[in-house]
Amino acid sequence: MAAPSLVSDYVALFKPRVSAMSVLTAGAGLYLGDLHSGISPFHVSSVIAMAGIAIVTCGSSVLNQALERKSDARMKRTANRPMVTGRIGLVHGLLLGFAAIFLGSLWLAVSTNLLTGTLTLLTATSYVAIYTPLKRISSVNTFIGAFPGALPPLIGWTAARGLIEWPAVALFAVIFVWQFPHFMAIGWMYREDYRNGGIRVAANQTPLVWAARSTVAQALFYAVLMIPVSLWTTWLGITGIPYAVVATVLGLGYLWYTVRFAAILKNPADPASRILARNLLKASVIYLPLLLAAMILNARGRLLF
Ligand code: HEM
Ligand SMILES: CC(C)=CCC/C(C)=C/CC/C(C)=C/COP(=O)(O)OP(=O)(O)O
Repeated sequence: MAAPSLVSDYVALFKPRVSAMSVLTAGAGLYLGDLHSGISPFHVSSVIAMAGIAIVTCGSSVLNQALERKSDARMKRTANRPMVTGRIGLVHGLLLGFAAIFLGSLWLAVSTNLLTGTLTLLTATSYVAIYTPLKRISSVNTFIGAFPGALPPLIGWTAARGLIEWPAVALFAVIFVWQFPHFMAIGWMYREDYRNGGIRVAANQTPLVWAARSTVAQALFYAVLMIPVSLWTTWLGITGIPYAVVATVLGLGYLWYTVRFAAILKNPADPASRILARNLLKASVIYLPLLLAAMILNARGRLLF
């Protein structure tokens, strides 16, 4: 039937898991920002801002897939995407993506504030126009992609407060740092796929030993950094001591999975190394919502319903 398949194709174009997690991080920024202002986060303006951020995030994913349909076709993980198979045409995708980014940013600029609309547009632009083409040029793309990846919580904060402040920078830093063990695991799992697609990642450099060392070094460096960075919000007075305790325990857990992942160095060619990477990926997507939940549950500020 045409209707359900169009719906499922749209869902695939929006990269629902990544987008949902990004919008969740924006929600955390909004919530903490509102509490910092001493107002209730449960307000219609929060819903308006979240909707705008979600629309632009989904639009960015569509344009990313429009630009990558040739490389996506060469990778098993992405070969069935709607713009690769032709179920969604290029013009259709481009119109959908541009419309979502433009209208979502405009919506935010008008109904939230100009800063939030502008930052969201810049985030989408850097993801689509800088990160996406860079994937075929240099493995530095991961570092560059971490900027749009980490901006949603800062955008959530500006939606609530109207300006960039240190807690917003701390939230940005949390997501920025979190992404490296997350992606080093993914890069390792799909390193052959990425090679076939012509995408440069630390894990598909040559020789393989060097690729493994570079991947593990980055994952470990950022997993260690994750612990102090996650405590920054407490140091700024946005979250309390119970949060700091939980964040430390969660951070040690994330580091534990990263250390286990480092065992790929023993025999990088062993197909079993993928399991260690898969476990680290799972740890990353469990760690982050738990950390954000702890922040929200132990946020400092007046909660007025
Ligand atoms: C440099 C930055 C990032 C890169 C290159 C990246 C890449 C990827 C890729 C390729 C996948 C698909 C893995 C698979 O299909 O098995 C994925 C999954 C995912 N990513 Fe990321 N990501 C990045 C940042 C982020 C950010 C900022 C978030 C949200 C805060 C996020 C959330 C997720 C989630 C929730 C999944 C789904 C995991 C699952 O299916 O178990 N990622 N990421
Ligand atoms: C507010 C706003 C516009 C936020 C944008 C947030 C966003 C979409 C972040 C994505 C982070 C990122 C670099 C993901 C990797 O995608 P990829 O393209 O490398 O993944 P793929 O290999 O599955 O295509």
